Amino acid sequence: MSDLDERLRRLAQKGILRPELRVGVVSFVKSYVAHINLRDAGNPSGTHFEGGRYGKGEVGEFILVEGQRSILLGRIMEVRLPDGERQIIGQDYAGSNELDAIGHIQLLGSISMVDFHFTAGVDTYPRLGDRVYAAPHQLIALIPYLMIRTGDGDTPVQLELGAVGDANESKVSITPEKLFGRHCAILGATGGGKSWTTARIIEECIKHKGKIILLDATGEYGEFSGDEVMHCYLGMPVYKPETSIACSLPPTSFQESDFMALFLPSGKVQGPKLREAIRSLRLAMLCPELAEGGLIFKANKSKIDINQRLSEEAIGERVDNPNQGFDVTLLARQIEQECVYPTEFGKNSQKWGNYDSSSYSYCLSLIIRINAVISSAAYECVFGRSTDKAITDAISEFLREDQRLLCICLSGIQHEFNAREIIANTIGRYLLYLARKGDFKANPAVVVVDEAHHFLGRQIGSEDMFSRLDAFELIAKEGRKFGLCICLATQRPRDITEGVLSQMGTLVVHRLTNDRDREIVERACGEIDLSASSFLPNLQPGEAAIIGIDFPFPLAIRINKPSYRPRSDGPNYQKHWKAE
Ligand SMILES: Nc1ncnc2c1ncn2[C@@H]1O[C@H](COP(=O)(O)OP(=O)(O)OP(=O)(O)O)[C@@H](O)[C@H]1O
Repeated sequence: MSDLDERLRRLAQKGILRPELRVGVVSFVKSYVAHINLRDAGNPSGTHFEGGRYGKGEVGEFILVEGQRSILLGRIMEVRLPDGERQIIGQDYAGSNELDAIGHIQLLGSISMVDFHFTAGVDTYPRLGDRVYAAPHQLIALIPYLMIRTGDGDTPVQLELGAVGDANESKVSITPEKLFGRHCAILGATGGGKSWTTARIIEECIKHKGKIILLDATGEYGEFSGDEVMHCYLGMPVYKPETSIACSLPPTSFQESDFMALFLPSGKVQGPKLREAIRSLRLAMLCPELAEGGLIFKANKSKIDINQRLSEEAIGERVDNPNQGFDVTLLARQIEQECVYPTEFGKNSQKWGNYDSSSYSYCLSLIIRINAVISSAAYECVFGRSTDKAITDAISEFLREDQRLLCICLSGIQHEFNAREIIANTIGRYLLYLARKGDFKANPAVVVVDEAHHFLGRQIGSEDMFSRLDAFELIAKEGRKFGLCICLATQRPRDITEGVLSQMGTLVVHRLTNDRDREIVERACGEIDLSASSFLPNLQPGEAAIIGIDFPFPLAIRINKPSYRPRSDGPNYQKHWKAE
């Protein structure tokens, strides 16, 4: 018998409607709300029962209504006195069990009286006078399991994330299908506990032999260690684990749109010249006999041989293929060669004309930028003459081997020229390519993107020429059917497009204080959870509400501390600023 079945058996033995937890009776019923006359709301405090605290009439508390055919689960959303009796509570009020308090409850789902199977929605409505009890924490903790339990003895893989209350028996476990099946977002204001939660989730996945690829934007997750963990880094991180492998990103992983985002051509001349130069360099690579030193010289040269090779299907198609590689280090010099008149004016249309100095002067700023980008420290791991392992090879090796966590540290990549965003997007696109190829079908993986607001929904460039960094959005849209799911962690949900957030089946929401962030979360969750968002500003660090299509109600839990703590602590002023 699994641990969960054993907990359920013990709970069934005691019963879930406990006389000690009675809170009142139903006095009003409407389609999805009911009112209860609360027995103990006037008492000065709640009670402790079997290791857990119960408010017995407090906002946020889960309750059970003993219905006719099943037991209904609800949540107290409001507690108040009828207007005429408000005055009873004065400055010297010391509590009274005579108080006629009314609790408004939102009905969330039904629990079968036979096997405790939980279904979202109400099967039969309560009647006036039905008795109402506080729901035992042990029961609330088991709700995700009660929704999927088949009763055939099979123990599903469950990730133990945290607990509902303090009692040992209120541990909450969630299947990977529910958590990642339709992607997952970990949200919360800074200091809310996102990094710790991410670490806890990763730890649980490793325990159950899941495959996780973590894009670590800030180098927080270096503490993960062991045989199942592979660390690698790009750039020059300040801190890196000893075993971490230096990697490079081959420029062949870049597509034409990446080069547009990198070099930001502007105006009406630079974009076409850049495209033409890229085509020429591809041709030079495919047909080296047409090139000199890797360059295609055009000024006053014949077009015949070049046009002939381009008319060959195999060459023409590859020259226009955005994934076709070329020698990017020659790009600035090739642009110079593109600055020619299109024909030998008035004479021969089969030859290019002379150098066009005005085009060249329009392209000068582009050429300067290309040289600056290619020689910049930020792109050292891409364009530098490095012998480091290609990150694409590291990913493929990780997928082949038995390792469970690939942590790719991006913190060493500088921010200039949007390097971090463009490089992360290229890695995302490579993962999507592997997914479309079917590499994750029998080996489902989750890509965890920390500080996701840097990488999603970004658009780089000017109005005439821009490039969207959309690899992770595409994974969110189509990765699921290929076995690749995404788990985002961000403190700025408002910076992630609504389209992407609405793709997230499960949200793990920590304290959210910003109104706009909360609105975004409300919109992404659907109507049933609107009322729940009012609880979000009050969550403590390490507490999170799990909201989503597979969860009938936002389950607020205290996330367990991970064994490998992220390096996310703020400065210790007390230690370092103490006067001598
Ligand atoms: N599950 C938890 N149990 C106990 N304490 C926690 C838990 N999660 C977070 N904390 C506390 O909250 C602090 C901040 O957590 P964390 O670094 O995960 O926040 P964050 O949301 O990632 O912040 P930031 O966005 O600034 O990186 C931790 O240092 C820890 O003290």
